[in-house]
Amino acid sequence: MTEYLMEQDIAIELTGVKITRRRRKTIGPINLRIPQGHIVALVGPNGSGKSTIINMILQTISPDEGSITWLGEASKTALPLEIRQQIAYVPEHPINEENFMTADEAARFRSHWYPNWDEVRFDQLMSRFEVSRHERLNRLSKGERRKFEIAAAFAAKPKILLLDEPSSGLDPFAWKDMIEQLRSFMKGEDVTVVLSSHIVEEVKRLADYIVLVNSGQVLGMAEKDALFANWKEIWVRGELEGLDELEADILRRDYGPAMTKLIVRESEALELWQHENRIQMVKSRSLELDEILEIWIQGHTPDVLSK
Ligand SMILES: Nc1ncnc2c1ncn2[C@@H]1O[C@H](COP(=O)(O)OP(=O)(O)OP(=O)(O)O)[C@@H](O)[C@H]1O
Repeated sequence: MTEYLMEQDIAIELTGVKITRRRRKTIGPINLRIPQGHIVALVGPNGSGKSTIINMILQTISPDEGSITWLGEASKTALPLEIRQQIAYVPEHPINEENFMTADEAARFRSHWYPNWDEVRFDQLMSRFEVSRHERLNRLSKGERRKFEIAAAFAAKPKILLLDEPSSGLDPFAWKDMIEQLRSFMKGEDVTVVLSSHIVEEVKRLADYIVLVNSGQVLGMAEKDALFANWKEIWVRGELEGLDELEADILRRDYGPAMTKLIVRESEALELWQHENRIQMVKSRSLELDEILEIWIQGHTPDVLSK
């Protein structure tokens, strides 16, 4: 069942956004409506276009075609300053311009830029993450630099938070802490988070919506719980009469000597088939996110996309 998002609930909208470069992959045309106040995870293979989408939202890469609307404001040219000041960004690779600043100096610099800068929050997070504030940023370890970027992004109190592979370089403890911090940060603020990630567990724990990006295209966005409920794997015993009538809902079938394993789309027809043919279901399980994404990339579109 399609979920229709209301116009006023859209934080960022990309319409027909496309970028074409010689000898590089074409990204788009992309149509995507990112709902306000939620965490939206961009997932997909390497080089599929996740970072490019984030950079186009930030306008560090300008699309050749299409338009972007942020918090209801559209601009044909540059990102309006008052909107840019509402966006915080944790890049995949740290920005070199700040390399020779200490964390404190970089924070002071950013505090001039962001009108809602929260110094107390910055202090608390830097202490919690145990990152030196007096060391030059290029002398910090990869994980420490990441922690600084996350602390500074949260301290900016943005309306839109863009996180490009936020856990890259974090140890498992820091990763867990980052997830907790992001969750508690979301509670008090009206913030929309767009993150790209390859970490299945991170997407599972954090995302409200999942956007699948593949080969420069957005294949769709689905509410996470609805996506997980869309397909399942079942093991059945019996004659399997009438199975062919369910063809459209069966993604895979593996016949074994005693049982058949099916990957099926949840549907009333499936329940009816089981009931009418007295099919004995031996076990069933939800699919893991990586299995769902694999099926989706193969062309089996979930019927729970958001529009
Ligand atoms: N500024 C740019 N202009 C045009 N194409 C670009 C630009 N930057 C990257 N690309 C191309 O876009 C494609 C997608 O790259 P991108 O970094 O967005 O992928 P990704 O999904 O974030 O990958 P990964 O998961 O490996 O980080 C690549 O083929 C790359 O060459």
